[in-house]
Parts: sequence; structure tokens; C-alpha cells
Amino acid sequence: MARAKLDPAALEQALRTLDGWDLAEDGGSIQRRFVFADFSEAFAFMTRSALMAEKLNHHPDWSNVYKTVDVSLSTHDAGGLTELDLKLAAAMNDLARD
Ligand SMILES: C[C@H](O)[C@H](O)[C@H]1CNC2=NC(N)=NC(=O)C2=N1
Repeated sequence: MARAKLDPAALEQALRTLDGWDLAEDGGSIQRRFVFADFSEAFAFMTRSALMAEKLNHHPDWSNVYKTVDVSLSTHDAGGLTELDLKLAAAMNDLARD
């Protein structure tokens, strides 16, 4: 199913309720850095997030260095941001709190 790109006003509103996520400079993705206690915690978060991503069929662009995970979300199929990105961002925030 094709997902509609979010309009800037809806996006700005949604970002207010999404702890830690910022719009990228080019406006095409949202980004957050997660910092954990150690590598083990960071990787556990990535494992849980990967399972969630599969469930949503929506996958993060991310990188990990030691206890830091940098995440960028966008909907490649739509060429921008959609509700799916907000959904995955909120789910990752929940998983980081566990
Ligand atoms: C064919 C498959 O459903 C698509 O390639 C999905 C998979 N995961 C995806 N993940 C993200 N982040 N954006 C997409 O557009 C996307 N598309």
C-alpha cells in the first residue's frame, strides 16, 4: 500500500510528541541518537528494534558504535516521511526505555 507523505505541519506536530527525534536538515528523514549503558544494552535494543521493523515491514537506516546507536528513518518508497516513520520512531522510544 502506498503511504502518503506527511505535510510539514502534521510532521512538526508529531515531532513535538516524539522524544529525541529531529527532522534532518534536508527534511527527508527524522533522526535520533540513542546512548546506552554499554554495548550489550545497545545491541539488545537493536535486536528488539529489528524484530519490530520486520513486523511493520519498515526498516531503519542506522549505525552502531559501542554503546551509541544513530537512527535515521524515512519511507524510501514514498521519497520522504510518512506515518510509518512516526510509528517506528515511537516504538523505538518504547524499546529504549525497557
Ligand atoms: C518491498 C518492501 O516492502 C519495501 O522495500 C519496504 C521495506 N522496508 C522499508 N523501510 C523503510 N524505511 N522504507 C521503505 O520504503 C521500506 N520499504
